[in-house]
Amino acid sequence: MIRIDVNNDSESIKPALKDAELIYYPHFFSENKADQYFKYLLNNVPWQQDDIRVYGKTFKQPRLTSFYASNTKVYSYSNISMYPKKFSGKLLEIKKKVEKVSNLEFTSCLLNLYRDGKDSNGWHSDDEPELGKNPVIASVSFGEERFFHLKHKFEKNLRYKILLQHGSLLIMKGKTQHTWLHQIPKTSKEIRPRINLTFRIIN
Ligand SMILES: O=C(O)CCC(=O)C(=O)O
Ligand SMILES: [Fe+2]
Repeated sequence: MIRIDVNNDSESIKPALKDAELIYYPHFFSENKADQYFKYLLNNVPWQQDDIRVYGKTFKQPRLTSFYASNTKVYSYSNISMYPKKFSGKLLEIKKKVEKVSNLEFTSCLLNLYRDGKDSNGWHSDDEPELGKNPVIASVSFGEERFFHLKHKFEKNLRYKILLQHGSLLIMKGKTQHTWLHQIPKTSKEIRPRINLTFRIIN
């Protein structure tokens, strides 16, 4: 008998990476739910494009973002301070499902909208002081698939990449943010938009 599971939310892959702990759930949301969430978030989130300062020069951030939280804690990175909006509706629904599988309560969510292949997210770690030691980051993807690259901070030959699929969840924990960098590179392919949600705990 052939059985096709479109919503096997517990199927997971744990890549064996030195000094990192990753768990990838390729079909965390069913195709149908993922389609609904993608459309909803694209049209209802107040997306903004911030300026970032790199080496004294100002650039437009190469993607749109938005920030939500259950507390009032501001999130600061790359000279940007983001003031939270309250979780509600479908975003709260997504948060609850992510919390159930990770056994954690997230306070905050940074949302990214990559409008096309020219939008990107440069090499960084999510290691801001307000995230604390060994932070857990739960990253949900909807829309176009994009490659997520990782490279070790100290052992330059250690690299890894995952194609983050529509409706997937990637959990990063343990020492990952202290020992690895990650990025979403640009692509020259003609592609549709992608939305990514990174749930975090900010106290
Ligand atoms: O878009 C992604 O998958 C990664 C987003 C990310 O690294 C971040 O927002 O810190
Ligand atoms: Fe990140």
